[in-house]
Amino acid sequence: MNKALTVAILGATGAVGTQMLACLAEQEVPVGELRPLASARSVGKTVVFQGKEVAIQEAKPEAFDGCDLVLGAAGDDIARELLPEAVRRGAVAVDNSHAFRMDPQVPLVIPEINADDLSWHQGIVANPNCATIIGLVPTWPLHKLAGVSRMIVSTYQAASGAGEPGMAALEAEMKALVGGDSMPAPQAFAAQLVSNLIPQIGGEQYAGYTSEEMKLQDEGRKIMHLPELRVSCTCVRVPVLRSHSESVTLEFERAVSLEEIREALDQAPGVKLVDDLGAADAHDRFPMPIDTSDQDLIWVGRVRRDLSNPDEARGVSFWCCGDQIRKGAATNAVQIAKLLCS
Ligand SMILES: NC(=O)C1=CN([C@@H]2O[C@H](COP(=O)(O)OP(=O)(O)OC[C@H]3O[C@@H](n4cnc5c(N)ncnc54)[C@H](OP(=O)(O)O)[C@@H]3O)[C@@H](O)[C@H]2O)C=CC1
Ligand SMILES: N[C@@H](CC(=O)OP(=O)(O)O)C(=O)O
Repeated sequence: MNKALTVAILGATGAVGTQMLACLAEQEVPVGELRPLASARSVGKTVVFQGKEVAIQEAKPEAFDGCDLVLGAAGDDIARELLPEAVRRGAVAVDNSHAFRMDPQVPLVIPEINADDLSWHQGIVANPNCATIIGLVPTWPLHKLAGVSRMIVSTYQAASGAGEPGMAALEAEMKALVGGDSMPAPQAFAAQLVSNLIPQIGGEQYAGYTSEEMKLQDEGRKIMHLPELRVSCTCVRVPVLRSHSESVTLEFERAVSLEEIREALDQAPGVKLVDDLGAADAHDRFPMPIDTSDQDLIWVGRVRRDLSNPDEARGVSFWCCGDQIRKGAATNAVQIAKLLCS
């Protein structure tokens, strides 16, 4: 990638958009001109990119004139309204919202799994749901090893999964708790999050499952090209500021040893195997969100047999953690952008 690109970030002031600024620099995308776009509320503010302040512009169709690449980091409605306008003006768009993910004309891509799907894009590529990316990056090498037929997953999702408002809500509640002040009324979440867990992310979508829970099935089937994959997922919001965690149980088509599983995880791109339950210095010997925040790998540990599987050799359980603003959103999107623009 040699040509200097004109790059717009739609939603440049939010949790994902701000991270994209850092990821563009870290992944050495040759940005000639950066256009940070946000709502009219943000006009007059600036973002800092490569040490320089850049003025935020209002997101409207003309803002995409002359753009090569648009990184979408706003909500579904804004993405639906504006990204087709960007593509009409000649840009390619990588979008983080849910708007286009299940559109059969739009590839849904985790580069470690299905980069080949980029070959059929028509201007827009979708970035998957954050919990889906974090669960699938370590599942994919095990699928290649023994064929995954069933996934049972529980997620432990950080407050910042709900963007800047989610992070601000948890910080305000932590401050009130420590200061002995009255709790602010819940705004970003259905209930107080500090000292609590909330087993509801998204609205009810299907048979008692929430929309967030169904994403792992629907998006996972599309990304891994496994239309029959059986998935049951429970998503829980936890009082952690950043980095999602997941408990994953897989059932395989073929028997496979724990050694082979560990070897496959150890070699897998995007994965760091951190698995020593008995270590004297337990810290960092199993993945924890405090250690996986602000870095790009999915850490995997607690690898063990699924004792509930009647054929033990066809089952495994593991625990994984990853930064959902980075690999679950901005890092993955910039990786896709680099492949598209190379
Ligand atoms: N947070 C996360 O962990 C993840 C988020 N995502 C997805 O990424 C997207 C962004 O999420 P996140 O960063 O968390 O959200 P935030 O709430 O932190 O940021 C939202 C962004 O959208 C902008 N925006 C709001 N209204 C408009 C508008 N009318 N026109 C243009 N821009 C507007 C905001 O600008 P302003 O400041 O001006 O209001 C802000 O830049 C969402 O689709 C989300 O589902 C995906 C994976 C993980
Ligand atoms: N909903 C996720 C983050 C997210 O924005 O996902 P999606 O892009 O699929 O709406 C969370 O709250 O942790």
